[in-house]
Amino acid sequence: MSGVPAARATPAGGVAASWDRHAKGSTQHVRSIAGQQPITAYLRYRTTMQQQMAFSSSVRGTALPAKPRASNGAARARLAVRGQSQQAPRSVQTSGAATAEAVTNGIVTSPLFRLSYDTDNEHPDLTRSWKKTMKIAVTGAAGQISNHLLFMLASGEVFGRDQPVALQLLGSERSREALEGVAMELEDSLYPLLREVKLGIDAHKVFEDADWALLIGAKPRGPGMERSALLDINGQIFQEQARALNEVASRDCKMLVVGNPCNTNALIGIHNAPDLPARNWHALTRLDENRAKCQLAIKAGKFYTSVTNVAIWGNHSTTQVPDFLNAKIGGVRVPNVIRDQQWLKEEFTPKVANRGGALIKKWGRSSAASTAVSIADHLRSLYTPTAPGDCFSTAVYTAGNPYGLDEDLVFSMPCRSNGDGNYEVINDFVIDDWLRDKLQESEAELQKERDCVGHLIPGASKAVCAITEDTMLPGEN
Ligand SMILES: NC(=O)C1=CN([C@@H]2O[C@H](COP(=O)(O)OP(=O)(O)OC[C@H]3O[C@@H](n4cnc5c(N)ncnc54)[C@H](OP(=O)(O)O)[C@@H]3O)[C@@H](O)[C@H]2O)C=CC1
Ligand SMILES: O=C([O-])CC(=O)C(=O)O
Repeated sequence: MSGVPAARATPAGGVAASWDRHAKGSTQHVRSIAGQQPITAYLRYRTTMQQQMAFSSSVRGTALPAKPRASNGAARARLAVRGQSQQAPRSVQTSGAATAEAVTNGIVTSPLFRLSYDTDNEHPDLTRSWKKTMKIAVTGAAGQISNHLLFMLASGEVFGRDQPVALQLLGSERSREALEGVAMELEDSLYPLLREVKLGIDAHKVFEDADWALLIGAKPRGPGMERSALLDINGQIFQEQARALNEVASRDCKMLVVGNPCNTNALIGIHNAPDLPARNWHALTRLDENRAKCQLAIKAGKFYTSVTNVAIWGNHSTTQVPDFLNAKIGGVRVPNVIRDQQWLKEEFTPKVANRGGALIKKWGRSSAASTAVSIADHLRSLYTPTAPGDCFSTAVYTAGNPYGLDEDLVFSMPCRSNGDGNYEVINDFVIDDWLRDKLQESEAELQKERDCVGHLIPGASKAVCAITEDTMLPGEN
């Protein structure tokens, strides 16, 4: 691991300096409002939108039509912050970029939105206990999942009420307008902990100094598409983004891959970011864990909080293995509570593995709110000491794994954390013959996926794609 600190000091009086490098010719503070009165639990103030408008006008010639986006995440997360200490009025400094910074090799770089709160100087009582600002890069920021997640991140409910955050949002030509809309909603949500928002379409700019990269943006598979085609298309996205992270992110940046196929995308990331620790890469399987807990709780007639130690093993696909053998309900192993092996093996297991598909059939699109919640759960698990006898699931690099798995995969395993943002793989889970066979199936699937993306992994042999079965995503059965 390298020596660059995970979070850098936010200069007192705002964070303008860090953005001025990008917003050439547009660094004036266009408005500063102080002394507004708080109304009930909220701060009430007004701020300008002109910096956001500049975003689209600067690139109007190339912008594609905005994508529609969902909009129910903001309100829910906003409620969560009401209990927070927001009594002090604050100053707001905004600075908008009037023009696109550069067009290089056909890529328009547009860092343009900046919102910085001058609370450090004016309200030291509010900010004294705050930690250093955490820089969080999010891709697919104008998509469904992000629409829920960003507001949770800004509210403090994920990283804590003493953890200010800067959001660095990556969009594309497709999503320029939508991303501006996201930024407007963030601004309108009055989150004291949200210190800065940056929008851009160049990963090298957006990922700069990031402490976390939440890699959500990826193409979903469409009708008639071959699995190998999706691996290739999305694999290329993750190859490029990993290279950018390798160059500009914090040297201890942690990455969570959500975009599917997330395990193999994370593997591509690991191999294309050689200067970042491989163990810092995660692929999201927490949604599967939450789904498994829900089903076990329903079957046992218990509240979900009594369901613990639930591991998801393997790929975020229909070969995943929700582990009922080691799971507990009320501290008792599940097979001793739910005495129905047939249900556990033939109903519970496929139900969890196919939950995404069942939801798509009902809702017409893939899980978004519950995915955002599971991302929040994933992150919280890394910053909270894991209770003795419990675990959380995350797909991580298998080098040195205690279960004899292929050492060059991203495979979901039971983990624990001491709350410092890192994790260790728990090494004493019981593996019986049934579970071992299931693990091997998922391992074999991931090996085939790896073979398909050989061309995206430096030093690997040429891609040979032998995937024939259609088992990739829980949303696509
Ligand atoms: N691991 C898990 O548990 C789960 C994973 N997922 C996965 O998360 C990803 C995002 O889901 P969701 O937010 O619902 O999706 P959306 O379609 O709402 O948003 C996806 C975003 O990905 C970006 N993107 C990047 N490249 C492409 C491309 N080639 N084609 C289309 N979009 C692209 C787009 O943003 P822009 O134009 O700004 O680049 C788009 O807004 C998907 O891959 C989905 O399968 C979903 C649920 C659970
Ligand atoms: O299948 C999808 O596209 C969405 C997904 O990963 C899930 O819901 O688990």
